[in-house]
Amino acid sequence: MLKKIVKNVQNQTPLVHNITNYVTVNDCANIILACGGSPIMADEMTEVEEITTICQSLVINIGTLNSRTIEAMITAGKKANQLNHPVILDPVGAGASTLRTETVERLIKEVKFSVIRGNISEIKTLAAGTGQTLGVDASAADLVTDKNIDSVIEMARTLSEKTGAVIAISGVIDLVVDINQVFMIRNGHPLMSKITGAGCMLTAVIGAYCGANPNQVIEATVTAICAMGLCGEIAATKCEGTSSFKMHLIDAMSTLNETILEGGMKIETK
Ligand SMILES: Nc1ncnc2c1ncn2[C@@H]1O[C@H](COP(=O)(O)OP(=O)(O)OP(=O)(O)O)[C@@H](O)[C@H]1O
Ligand SMILES: Cc1ncsc1CCO
Ligand SMILES: [Mg+2]
Repeated sequence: MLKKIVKNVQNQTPLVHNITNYVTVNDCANIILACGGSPIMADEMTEVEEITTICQSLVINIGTLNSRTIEAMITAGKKANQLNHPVILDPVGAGASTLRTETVERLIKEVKFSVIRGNISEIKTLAAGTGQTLGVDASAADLVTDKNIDSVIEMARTLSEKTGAVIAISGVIDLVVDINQVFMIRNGHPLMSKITGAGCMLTAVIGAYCGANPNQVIEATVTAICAMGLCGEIAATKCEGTSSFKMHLIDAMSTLNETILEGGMKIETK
């Protein structure tokens, strides 16, 4: 199953429309290319519907929100829904400001998302308004452990029920939850939280994987998370510090194949 999902990305070169932030935009474009997709970044209101139409998926990332891009996000999201394209939301910093929290609420109301991927503090904010967000990073107080995991799964399931989306929570342990299924992924490396954009890049890869596998959104999300985490593990064995870690992370994604992934993936169901 996983093999076919990776092959579909590499064979189909899905075009991914990104409305994203100006901090990590270049890294997101490069990781989409590295995993076999083709990125296009476009947030101008007068073109977003056309761009969405030629793409296979849409990634909305609220990292550097402004009034102009909010309207573009809503317009592109509705267009993608009409076309049945997967739409993926990265609620960067939800909980850190009223604008972010209210915009995410509006997006969820007006656009049907296939996947919502955030860190635990962001997802807690969406689910219950209680995430103790530290800007764009997860708060230590929210972290998922083997002890609190059952309550986190329950929260994610409720959010999935409310939104109709697959909920992906990243961190030391990654969780992927919908109404019926729970996957736990233990790939990854602590250095991933020492560069900016590991999460944004992960969401971009989910966009490419869902674009090539629109009828297997939960499987595509799990596979993308394993792939990204494994690339982090590989990069950590090669780097000299955080900057070369990012370079090796993109290198690892560009040389990943189904065999390497199958050998390294750490997925559990619950
Ligand atoms: N301590 C860790 N150990 C293992 N993997 C980690 C760790 N921290 C982050 N990761 C991995 O890094 C990726 C990004 O997750 P993270 O939760 O850091 O996203 P984020 O907070 O949204 O990041 P950003 O906002 O900087 O883009 C995921 O693939 C996750 O598994
Ligand atoms: C640091 C930062 N600030 C807004 S978006 C972003 C990238 C990581 O989420
Ligand atoms: Mg993030």
